[in-house]
Formats: sequence, structure tokens, C-alpha cells
Amino acid sequence: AQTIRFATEASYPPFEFVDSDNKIQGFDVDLANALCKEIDATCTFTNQAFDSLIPSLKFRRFDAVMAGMDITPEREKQVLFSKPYYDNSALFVAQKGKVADVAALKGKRVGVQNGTTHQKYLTEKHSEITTVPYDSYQNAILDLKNGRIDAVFGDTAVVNEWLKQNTALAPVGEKVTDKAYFGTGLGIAVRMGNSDLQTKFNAALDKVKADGTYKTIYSKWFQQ
Ligand SMILES: NC(=[NH2+])NCCC[C@H](N)C(=O)O
Repeated sequence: AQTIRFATEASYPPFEFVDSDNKIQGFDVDLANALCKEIDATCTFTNQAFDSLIPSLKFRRFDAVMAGMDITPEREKQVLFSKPYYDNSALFVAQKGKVADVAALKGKRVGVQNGTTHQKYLTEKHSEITTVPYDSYQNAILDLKNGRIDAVFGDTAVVNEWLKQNTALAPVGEKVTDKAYFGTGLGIAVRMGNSDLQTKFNAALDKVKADGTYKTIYSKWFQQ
């Protein structure tokens, strides 16, 4: 059977995280494994920095990237994406009672992960906010709890996970869904020209959506 080498950045639960046995887990991993079963492939997962995922894919160190990655026009110039497998939006989170709304973030420091759509959106659309780049969202949340930054901006499902783990945090404002920045959903990236693998992923996605597998995996990782 074919081997498909996936790369991800595993500090992003519930999409991907490293569990206490040092295994990469999460919605993306479960879905990837279901797709690989359909394709009859063996799949491996490697954890590395988010902003190095697309360069490594182009460099042929991996075959696919699945990392809660938004399908954006800018990335589509560099890689091929599967059809969307998850509808996405973004949300600010701060210490409870500290930030009333997004307007109140003017002049404040907001943490984002390097290379993300959140970073691009903040720097381009909110120049009144100081964007603080992090290698991982875990470190951004630590700094938020310590008061070194005022808010963090991430994917809604991930923010919801942080809220579950940290009762001292609260969401700020409404969900952000600007398609120009956050694209059309999350996708699996493959190399430009690898339409063979893209087609396989798309067919497998149709299959797991039709037979209920997708729904089972979805309910396991996301609160309804
Ligand atoms: N595994 C991760 N750290 N993913 C971060 C993804 C952030 C955002 N959805 C993007 O596509 O840029």
C-alpha cells in the first residue's frame, strides 16, 4: 500500500495536539486516518512549526499538510487543496472582564501564531492593535494568562477548547469570517501538480461524509 506522510503543527486542540503518550491526536488525525483507510494507504504524522509546513511540503519532505489550515487564495498559489472539510471562523479571547469588545483592543497586544491567517488579518485589518507573533498558540495562551499580552486571536473551535480549559478566559466580540482572509474552510494541502492525491482525498472525503464516518469523528471532537 501507498504511504502518505502528513505534516502538522500539533499545539492546536481539538484539531491536533500531542497526548500524554507523545502521540499526535485530534480531529485532523482521526479524519486523515479515515481517509487513508478509504485510499488504502498507510499514514504517518510529523509535528513541526506551522510556518514551515508549506515550505516543507514543497520541498517534498511530506506528501500532505493537515493542520487546521484555511484554504486561502494566497496559499492556493503555492499548494493544491482538497475540498473544504470543516467550516471555519476566528475569535478573540482575553482574561475575563478585562476587554469589553474588539474596539477596546486598540493599542493592546494580541498574540497569534506565526504564518497563520490570524496574523495576516490582524496586521492588515487592525493596525491599531499590536500583533505579537508566537511559535505556538500554547505559548500565546501562557502569556495571556500571565498578563504579558491582552488577548489571543485564533480559530473559534480552538478558542472554545481554551475556554473549556481556562475558566479565567472569556471570548471578545463576534466570530470573524472575512473570506478574503479566512478563505472557504479548512483543507488538506498537497504539492502543486499532485492532483492524483488531491483527487483521492476528495473522493475519500465524499465517501466518509456519505457513510456517517465524518459525523462520528466530528461529534467526538466538537461540541454541538
Ligand atoms: N495547527 C495549527 N497550529 N494550525 C493553525 C491554523 C491557523 C489558521 N486556521 C490558518 O490556517 O492559518
